[in-house]
Amino acid sequence: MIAFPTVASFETTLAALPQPDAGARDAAARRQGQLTKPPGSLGRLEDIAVFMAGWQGHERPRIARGRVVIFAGNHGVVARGVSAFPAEVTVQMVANFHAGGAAINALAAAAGLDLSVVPLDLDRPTADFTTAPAMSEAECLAALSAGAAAVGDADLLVLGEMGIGNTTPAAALAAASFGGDPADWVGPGTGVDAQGLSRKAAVVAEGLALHAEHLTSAFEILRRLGGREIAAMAGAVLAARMKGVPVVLDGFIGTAAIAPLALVNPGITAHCLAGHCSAEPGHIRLLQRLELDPILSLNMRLGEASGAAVAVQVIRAALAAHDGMATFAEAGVASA
Ligand SMILES: Cc1cc2ncn([C@H]3O[C@H](COP(=O)(O)O)[C@@H](O)[C@H]3O)c2cc1C
Ligand SMILES: O=C(O)c1cccnc1
Repeated sequence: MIAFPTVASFETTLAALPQPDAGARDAAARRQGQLTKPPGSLGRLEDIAVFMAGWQGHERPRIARGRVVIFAGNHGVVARGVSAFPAEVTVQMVANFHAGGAAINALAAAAGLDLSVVPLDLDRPTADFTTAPAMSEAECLAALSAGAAAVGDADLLVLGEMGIGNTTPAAALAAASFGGDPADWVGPGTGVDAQGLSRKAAVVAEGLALHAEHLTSAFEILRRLGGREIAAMAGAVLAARMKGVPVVLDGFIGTAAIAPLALVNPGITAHCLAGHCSAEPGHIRLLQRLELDPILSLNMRLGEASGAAVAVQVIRAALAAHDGMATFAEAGVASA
């Protein structure tokens, strides 16, 4: 099982990322060229099928064990009035996920995905990052390892989060990784008003100022400004890469989780698909910085892996065409 017992183990893993199976990828690309359609006519669906082939290591990739994992964490910075909702909603939503009543329950079922929920010390919020590092080294490593452990035997991993207040640490991670004005990275999240929005920008600026000297490594950025569910998503993305499991990222928070990793090794996004572009204004900016092209843009702004789960239906369509279509030779259709 992949785990991150030390900071060095995290950094070594991030520095030497495995690459896709070029043989399977090239075979899938050749197959696309032989199917009964003008070359390229299935557009992005063709790219998605070839991407999946490379990472799964099969000319005809499939989704037999697609899994949504939702990591949940609580944030000390909520005390600064950065969310429209109270912190207790995090644990209440975890109960709702278990009971089957959340949006992701319905959307995961519609996409044929299993769902698991990993609550991370919900009764111990991270420290308010405007006064101290959000997590100790040990706490951040434990969260990274919890993320890695959740990958299991999935053949497609869909990452989600639940954590009231977490659009604020996500904005801080984006600003620490890519620079720019905090005001460009914060957004309404669950629906804060204009005052709340300027409070969020000020809180992010305070956090960046407090930790400025230490924001020099992916681990320190995650540890000081992130949160447990955010570090867990980063650990899951890394572990999925080690196992050759393709990942579907969800919204602003899930994308922000890998921003510090991309700063150190931009190749981290190679096994990731951006499921959608959320309505949170910083998300499009993050996707552009990471050179990720979202599959969908549906004006969703929920999190929980909801947009990523909808995108899995497009990925399934891509694989169905790739696997099910006849070649020109099989169908007796004249090729160009
Ligand atoms: C009922 C409810 C369900 C949610 N599911 C995801 N989020 C989303 O909203 C939170 C982030 O927004 P902010 O930073 O403004 O708190 C995260 O929990 C995210 O997953 C939810 C929020 C609520 C209220
Ligand atoms: O983009 C997201 O995932 C998002 C946006 C707002 C609130 N929660 C999540």
